[in-house]
Amino acid sequence: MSAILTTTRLTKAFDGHEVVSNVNMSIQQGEIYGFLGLNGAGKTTVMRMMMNLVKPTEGEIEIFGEKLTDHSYDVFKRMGSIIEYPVFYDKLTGRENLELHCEYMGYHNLKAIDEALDLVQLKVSDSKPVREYSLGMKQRLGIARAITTKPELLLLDEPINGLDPVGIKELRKLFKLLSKEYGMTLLISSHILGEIEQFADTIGVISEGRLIEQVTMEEVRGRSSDYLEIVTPDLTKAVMILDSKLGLRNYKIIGEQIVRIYEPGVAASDISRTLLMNGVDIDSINKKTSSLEDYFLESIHGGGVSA
Ligand SMILES: Nc1ncnc2c1ncn2[C@@H]1O[C@H](COP(=O)(O)OP(=O)(O)OP(=O)(O)O)[C@@H](O)[C@H]1O
Repeated sequence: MSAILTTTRLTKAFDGHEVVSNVNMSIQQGEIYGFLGLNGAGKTTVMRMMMNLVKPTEGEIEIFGEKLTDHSYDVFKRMGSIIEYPVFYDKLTGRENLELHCEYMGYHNLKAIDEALDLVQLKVSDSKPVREYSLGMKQRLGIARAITTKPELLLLDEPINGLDPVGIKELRKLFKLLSKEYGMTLLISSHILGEIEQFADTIGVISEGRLIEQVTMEEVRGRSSDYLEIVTPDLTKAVMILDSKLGLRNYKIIGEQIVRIYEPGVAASDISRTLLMNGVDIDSINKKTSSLEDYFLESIHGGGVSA
């Protein structure tokens, strides 16, 4: 695989305040890149810079091997996007909206419009104006518009926002289809970790304008590990006992009542017995596997903070 999009030290400041700082991203051809960050982390600003809607204060963006400039028309022709909510002529039908878009793009291929509508499961012959569409239908029409011109790279900013579970499931299927069957590269932003992990090949985590992680899902899965989680009102004493009586060193304290033990081969029964014998109350002790959520929270908070 080779990189289709890279950013180098990408930075954006508004009124002297940096909202994107030194971002180095690398998106590989054919993958689904999940761009994860809390609200206000800087996702939209990065994606707007990639579409040349906002100028970087510093740094560079390279797409399809070309440095992005105001004159990168050929690059933009090969891209599709929905940045924030898609806007339509709401008195026109979905198909009429797509026809206008293609005309504007100089892309004369009516068959491609029908194909795109079909792909997102909107009826080609629907005479309903867009103003009567549900949010999910509008979102799908936005994607149809973004893919009619058969882009190689598709940027979707929070496409699952506000959708119901059925709508989310359909979009998830569509993302995979576009990537696996049509060979498109997708950059999809979201603040919902549980969603991103279901379709992304690589995840980039942005926090306060900084890309703090870029990792393949394969690596994340490889790093996941089993641990024992003890919830106790006597955390300080529990940790002292684990240390002195059981010689355990590989643990992490989470908040005020939780300690996680990562040592392999240590039995929960031995631990609870030792703690109880030494007068430590235990609310619960459970075997768990670290999830992407733990990983994400650790990336953002530098560890030690529970959700
Ligand atoms: N045009 C602008 N002028 C001033 N500040 C801006 C502008 N655009 C974005 N910001 C600020 O930049 C920060 C990042 O915003 P951005 O929209 O990129 O975040 P986000 O991760 O996409 O969050 P959300 O999902 O809430 O849109 C925010 O603090 C926002 O207020």
